[in-house]
Amino acid sequence: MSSILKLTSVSKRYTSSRNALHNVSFDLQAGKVVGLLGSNGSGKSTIMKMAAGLLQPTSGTVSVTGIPVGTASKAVTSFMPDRPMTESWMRVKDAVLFYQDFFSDFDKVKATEMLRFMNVNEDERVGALSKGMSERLHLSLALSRNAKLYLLDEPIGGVDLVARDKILDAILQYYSEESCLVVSTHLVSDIERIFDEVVFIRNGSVVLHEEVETIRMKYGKSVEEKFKEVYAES
Ligand SMILES: Nc1ncnc2c1ncn2[C@@H]1O[C@H](COP(=O)(O)OP(=O)(O)OP(=O)(O)O)[C@@H](O)[C@H]1O
Repeated sequence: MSSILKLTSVSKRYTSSRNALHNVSFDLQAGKVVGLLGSNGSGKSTIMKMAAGLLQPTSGTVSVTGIPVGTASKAVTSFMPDRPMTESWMRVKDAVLFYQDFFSDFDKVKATEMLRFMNVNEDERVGALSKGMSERLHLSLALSRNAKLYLLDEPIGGVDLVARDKILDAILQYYSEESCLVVSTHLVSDIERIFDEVVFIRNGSVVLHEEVETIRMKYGKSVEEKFKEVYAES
């Protein structure tokens, strides 16, 4: 198996005196869909932004496909941030062309297919999309790159319950086994079925990193049950 995202003794301190991350280490492999789970403020977005090269660790190292995060790693990392990088005046089809111009690994055919699957109309204005539809668009754009590392930060917070299943199906269908897909969320029960492994973050530290199958076999629990148990301890 090849390492895709590796954090070694990573700490992050913003301006305040408290560390947002303390000594975080984990190694995520190709072929895995990984849940980065934690309550509000636990440090999930900080990890995602560091992996995407948008934030520097205060100490420790972050590498993607074995290379330190930088220009080369950004070329193989597809990040779906909580704030979109499209403009509200664009139509959906303009947003697709924008991504195609911006990213050399963008697959327009895949994007068109995925938007159709997601019921997103290509003639709609981006600014007129509901929160859930906007998430479907940005997820489709992020997954249509042929990247090694996909980082989806809270991808389905605005999507209604029925649509969630459809979107999770799309993630599984369009995800490639040569890559690693990291999804940060606190909606554990809704998303856990797509995870191969999970990393629990609490107060900036990793408190559990296990295969989902191991959690089921070793503890006899679902990810949500284990999550509630771990977080009840704090
Ligand atoms: N730009 C910033 N400046 C100062 N502190 C920050 C900044 N961004 C995050 N923090 C702090 O770092 C800690 C971790 O925040 P982070 O956004 O990574 O958590 P999160 O797990 O993604 O939370 P949520 O689920 O609410 O999005 C929090 O205490 C937060 O207040």
